[in-house]
Amino acid sequence: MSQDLWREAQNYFAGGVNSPVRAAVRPYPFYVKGGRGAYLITEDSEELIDYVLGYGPLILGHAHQNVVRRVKEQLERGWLYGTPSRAEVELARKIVRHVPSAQKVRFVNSGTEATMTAIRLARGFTGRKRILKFDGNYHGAHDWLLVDAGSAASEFGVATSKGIPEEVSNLVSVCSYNDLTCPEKVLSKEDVAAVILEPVMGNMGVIPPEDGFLSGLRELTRTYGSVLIFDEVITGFRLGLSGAQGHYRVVPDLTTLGKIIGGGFPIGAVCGKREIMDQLTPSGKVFNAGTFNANPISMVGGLATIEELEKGKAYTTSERAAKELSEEIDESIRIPHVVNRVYNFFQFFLGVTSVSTAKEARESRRELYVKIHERLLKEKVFIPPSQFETLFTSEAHDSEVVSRSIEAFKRVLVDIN
Ligand SMILES: Cc1ncc(COP(=O)(O)O)c(C=O)c1O
Ligand SMILES: N[C@H](C=O)CCC(=O)O
Repeated sequence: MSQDLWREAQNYFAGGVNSPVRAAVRPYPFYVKGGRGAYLITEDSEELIDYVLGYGPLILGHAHQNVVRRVKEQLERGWLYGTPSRAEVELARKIVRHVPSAQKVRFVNSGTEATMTAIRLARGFTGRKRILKFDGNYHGAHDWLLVDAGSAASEFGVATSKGIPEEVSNLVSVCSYNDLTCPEKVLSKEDVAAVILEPVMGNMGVIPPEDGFLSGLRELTRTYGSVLIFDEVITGFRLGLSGAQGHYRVVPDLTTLGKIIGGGFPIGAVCGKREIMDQLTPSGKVFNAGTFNANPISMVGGLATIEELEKGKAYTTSERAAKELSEEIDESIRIPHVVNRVYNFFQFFLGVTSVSTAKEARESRRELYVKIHERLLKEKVFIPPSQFETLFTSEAHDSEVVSRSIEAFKRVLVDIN
């Protein structure tokens, strides 16, 4: 039973978990023994409709049969060679074909490693130290970017983490999202190696870029000689095959990917302009290495997933699901609120009527969001436990799943005030 496992977990893990957001599920996290399509099956044998989807990677839903088959076939042939394998070339070919900025690729094992490597590359390429990021953007758990970070860092009140030397965090300038005045000021005054951002914010709830924001940053970084990095760990292959850069038609110098490109197996990637990527070892002097880089299981899981995505159905179904559900939520909430949706992911904010910055997201009535999360769990619907995460949909969120979810939301939202 979940409760027993949770009690025992306190003995082994800080706060009982291995990634903090999981501890935000109240009264205690449910433990999962399986997943199928749009559903999670808990240790207490409950079936929950899942709008978390592993925090984004599972755009085909749980245990998609083609991904299972391909990964099983790979397992039979072994899963770690310490040499290159065909699958890494095939997955890189897909990324280069679909992602406008990708001329070369380096596979790593998480989004965290991807952004860490991208920052090192930008510094190595430009010979500069300073980084500009945006309040509430989350780029993983490494030292360079844990300043005013979103996601669990904001949820647990450590947007700027302890344990990071001031000498490191002082090299980071932070601007408010959707504002071009601050980046212009910083870039004109300082030598900035890289401007990094989520082209759609997905770690303070969902916050879309306003018209002209991404293209404005593209122009500014060109003018001042800084590397523009789009962190597409969430948006890559979610906003269509070409990600946010294809959707908004703004091409950065470097892109970080993760989540979907591994089909739910651990992965990260940096890709981008040839002359920057070639700075990486062994062709250049910017070091990166990894025992598990381009491991065959993640490569094959990613390949099978992208092949499914190329058929188009996952995008049509997931977008329809997100649209229908978010519109019903919008109609059912009776107090001031706003629903921010981009394509197939969204979040709702209560007590505020517009959210275009992290500050506005923080001003929303988070206690009400938590209440809704808890009540939905009783209705067998799992949405993120934190206001600062995102509801994702998948190919498995068909009209029956969406109708059941809408009914559950209506029952819960009727007396939220
Ligand atoms: C935009 C973004 N960048 C980077 C990361 C870090 O990825 P990972 O958790 O795979 O290290 C995440 C999520 O965690 C993310 O949402
Ligand atoms: N918001 C994070 C990634 O996108 C959630 C994943 C985690 O912190 O465990």
